[in-house]
Amino acid sequence: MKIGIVGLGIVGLSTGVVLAEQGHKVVGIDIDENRVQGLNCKRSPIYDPGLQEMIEKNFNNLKFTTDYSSLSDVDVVFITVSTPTVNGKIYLGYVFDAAKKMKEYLSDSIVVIKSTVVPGTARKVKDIVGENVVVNPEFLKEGSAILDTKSPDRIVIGSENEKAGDIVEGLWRFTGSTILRTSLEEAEMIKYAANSFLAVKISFINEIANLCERIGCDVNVIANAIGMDKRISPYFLKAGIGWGGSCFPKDTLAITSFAREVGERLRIIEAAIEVNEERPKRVVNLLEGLLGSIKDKRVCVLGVAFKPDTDDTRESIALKIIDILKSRGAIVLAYDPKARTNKAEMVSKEECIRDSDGIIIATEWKEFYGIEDLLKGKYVVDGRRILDPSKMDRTRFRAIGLGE
Ligand SMILES: NC(=O)c1ccc[n+]([C@@H]2O[C@H](COP(=O)([O-])OP(=O)(O)OC[C@H]3O[C@@H](n4cnc5c(N)ncnc54)[C@H](O)[C@@H]3O)[C@@H](O)[C@H]2O)c1
Ligand SMILES: O=c1ccn([C@@H]2O[C@H](COP(=O)(O)OP(=O)(O)O[C@H]3O[C@H](CO)[C@@H](O)[C@H](O)[C@H]3O)[C@@H](O)[C@H]2O)c(=O)[nH]1
Repeated sequence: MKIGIVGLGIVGLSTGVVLAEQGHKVVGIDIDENRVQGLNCKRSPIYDPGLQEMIEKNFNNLKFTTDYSSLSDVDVVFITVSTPTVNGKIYLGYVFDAAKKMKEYLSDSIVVIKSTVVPGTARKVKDIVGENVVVNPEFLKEGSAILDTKSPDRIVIGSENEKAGDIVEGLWRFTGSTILRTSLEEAEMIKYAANSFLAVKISFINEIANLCERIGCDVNVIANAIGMDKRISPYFLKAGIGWGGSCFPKDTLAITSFAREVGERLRIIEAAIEVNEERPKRVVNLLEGLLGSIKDKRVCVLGVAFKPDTDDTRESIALKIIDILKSRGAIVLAYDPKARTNKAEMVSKEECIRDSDGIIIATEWKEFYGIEDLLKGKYVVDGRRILDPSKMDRTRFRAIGLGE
């Protein structure tokens, strides 16, 4: 089949390269000329494991352009543009813009909304492009985008036009994953319910971690035990500095404000957001508990990406920690194997540790495991619970959810 992808972020690229590997001819469109130029030189604009290799391997089936007229003979076009939250509400301008721009080139093509959109959006897209609209939300995680695209836990296809839904189902059958057919609104809602539930789960364990710090318990012991109950499951129960990234923060805000607009409050999700907003301050307070005032002290932040195996810093809690450290007068150094920020002086891992009084581990990159020896003599806050407390000087060490 001939496939169009509009919006070449991690979602568009992962969808594109995986379908190209299945033998489809894929044309990717973005409004960002630099991105398109780089991709035409086989350069991935994003770091995620295996993405660069997939672009190179399937290049014969891939074409990248800024020109919407390349969609004139596609069978299926995926909308994978950004859907940011602006002033607490979803901004759908990119989705509608893409729909309007593609409209004149589509013949009988199916338009698949893969971007995360609030319920009712597909119906508005239908008003622009016609009846053949399908909602196929994406559940990939950054850091394992290609693997997740090839083998998702489930696939959701929301459609009113059964034939269009069948064609999209056919595209994903190779994954062997369970395919669920739903209405347009249910497909839109499933995505928000999934992300919100995961965010709530993390905020829940983070609050338990707060209590553990007061009463001398280790939250990891608690999480391990409750996670053995199949009804709870061990996943997304890792206490830490809070949830960041390009999805949980914006999607929880989008769905809570959408709910208010239609006359409902999602109080549990609102509470999870509130708990999450307190996390970075708590982490800095732990460091001040060790160092006293951090004014004019040098602090090293290890990890600025919102999670390991990505160079993405969108809504990274590490950056919020850096802002708070600076607002309290600290001089901030940072190191990350892949991600960059101009909020702090980026230095090598060794310099970052050597030249600082206090250290905060903000991202659980593999290379930060087992560095206890390197941290000797420093004041350390482990925001990700990757260090072995028994190897640390307990007068100079604090960790999330680890009671003294
Ligand atoms: N990042 C994730 O892990 C993830 C996972 C699942 C779902 N999602 C959802 O998928 C969507 C895309 O996310 P992303 O992180 O890949 O986005 P992104 O912001 O990284 O990339 C989107 C791309 O779309 C381009 N774009 C914007 N308007 C355009 C237009 N009118 N025409 C063509 N290109 C346009 C931008 O230039 C950009 O390159 C969002 O709705 C997001 O919520 C993201
Ligand atoms: O036990 C955990 C798990 C995650 N996190 C944090 O939660 C955030 C999000 O992590 P993760 O979900 O692994 O990454 P994302 O790439 O943001 O993926 C989420 O957001 C995507 C975009 O919607 C969805 O497609 C995915 O299913 C959903 O997991 C990160 O800051 C993590 O550090 C924790 O603190 N504790």
